[in-house]
Amino acid sequence: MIKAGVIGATGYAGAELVRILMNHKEVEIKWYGSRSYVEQPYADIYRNMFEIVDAKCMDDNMEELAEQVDVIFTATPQGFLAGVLNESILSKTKIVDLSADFRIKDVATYEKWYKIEHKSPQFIEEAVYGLCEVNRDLVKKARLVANPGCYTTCSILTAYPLVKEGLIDADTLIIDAKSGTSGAGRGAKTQNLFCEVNENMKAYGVATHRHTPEIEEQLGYAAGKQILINFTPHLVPMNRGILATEYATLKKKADGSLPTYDEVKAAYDKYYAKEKFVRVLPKGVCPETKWVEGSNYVDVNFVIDERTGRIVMMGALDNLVKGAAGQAVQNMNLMFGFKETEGLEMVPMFP
Ligand SMILES: NC(=O)C1=CN([C@@H]2O[C@H](COP(=O)(O)OP(=O)(O)OC[C@H]3O[C@@H](n4cnc5c(N)ncnc54)[C@H](OP(=O)(O)O)[C@@H]3O)[C@@H](O)[C@H]2O)C=CC1
Ligand SMILES: CC(=O)N[C@@H](CCC(=O)OP(=O)(O)O)C(=O)O
Repeated sequence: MIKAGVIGATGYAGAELVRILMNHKEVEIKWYGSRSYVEQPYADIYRNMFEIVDAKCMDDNMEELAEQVDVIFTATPQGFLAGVLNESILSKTKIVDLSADFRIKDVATYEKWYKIEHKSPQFIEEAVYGLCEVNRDLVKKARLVANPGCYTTCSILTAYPLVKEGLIDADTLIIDAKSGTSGAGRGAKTQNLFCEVNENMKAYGVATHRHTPEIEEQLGYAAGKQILINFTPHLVPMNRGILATEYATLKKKADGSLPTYDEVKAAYDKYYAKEKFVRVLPKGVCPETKWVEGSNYVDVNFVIDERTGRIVMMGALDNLVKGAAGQAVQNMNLMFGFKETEGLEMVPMFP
């Protein structure tokens, strides 16, 4: 049994972590970190935890926490972990960071897109990008894992096999993604009020969203070269869920023909057939957020458009599970040598 601390346990991603870890056989939560609710019973903030969690919220003192636990999850805003991390903390405990602080390898790129100064660039190189299906072996050895976010996990996993196998021209990739409102966190923001979101749909961060360079970097590694993509997120009136629809030009074969369905399917199967949490759907079935809700699954599929020579790839996941807390636990399982699926075998809920 290991001990875990969750900093940001009062946020949406942190609360989902608590919920998942409650059912993990190898983990005991020792610290429910908060900024605004210190000394208040955790179950007063999240009443689903009434008579389940007796603990009170604690502060966000990483130095003290590092002395007491084997792993710290930081489900905190961008800049928090980078602002407090030091070698002393990392020598005592492992960290899974749900923010973007250590996801992007180039500091200048991080600072440009996030518009904040990076306070701990010395740890960027060491941090492992925790996309388990791609970086599993590196995660196993890591002290610091940068847990990918919801849009990026969905966008990258949906296109990864085709980029890696060179079946598409990665520079033609256009990602159109939709997110439920929990993706924006629990903090009060006018644009996320019920009347602003309900019965509404809107694009935001068009051509400027901070996930663009993260997707470019990771798919660039798969392509073996730098790539440029378009990424447009949308806010939709749902609690949870991400749906990414991705378009790219298929590379023609030597005889001028397009790759066939079977050839593209074989590429997906090559990377995902043995992956528990990535489900390649049967031909003609489009991923839906409802069929993955509450679970750590990502559903993916594709359709070849013979007329335009493009392929339409689709992916769906639950932003709080595979897009955040579930993937964070999957990473922790790898880091500690637990069964990778421990605590994560939740069946998607419906309706
Ligand atoms: N929501 C999602 O779907 C996903 C979120 N993420 C990432 O996870 C992280 C948390 O997101 P989310 O849960 O949505 O956000 P929330 O706004 O819901 O929660 C933020 C949490 O961080 C705490 N916090 C806020 N400011 C500070 C601070 N200055 N110092 C210490 N703690 C602070 C809050 O404490 P308190 O409430 O007590 O003030 C709260 O517990 C972010 O980095 C986000 O990008 C990643 C993937 C998906
Ligand atoms: C709906 C919504 O507002 N979503 C957030 C993404 C939250 C998130 O997951 O951020 P990270 O992946 O970087 O951790 C946004 O667009 O900023």
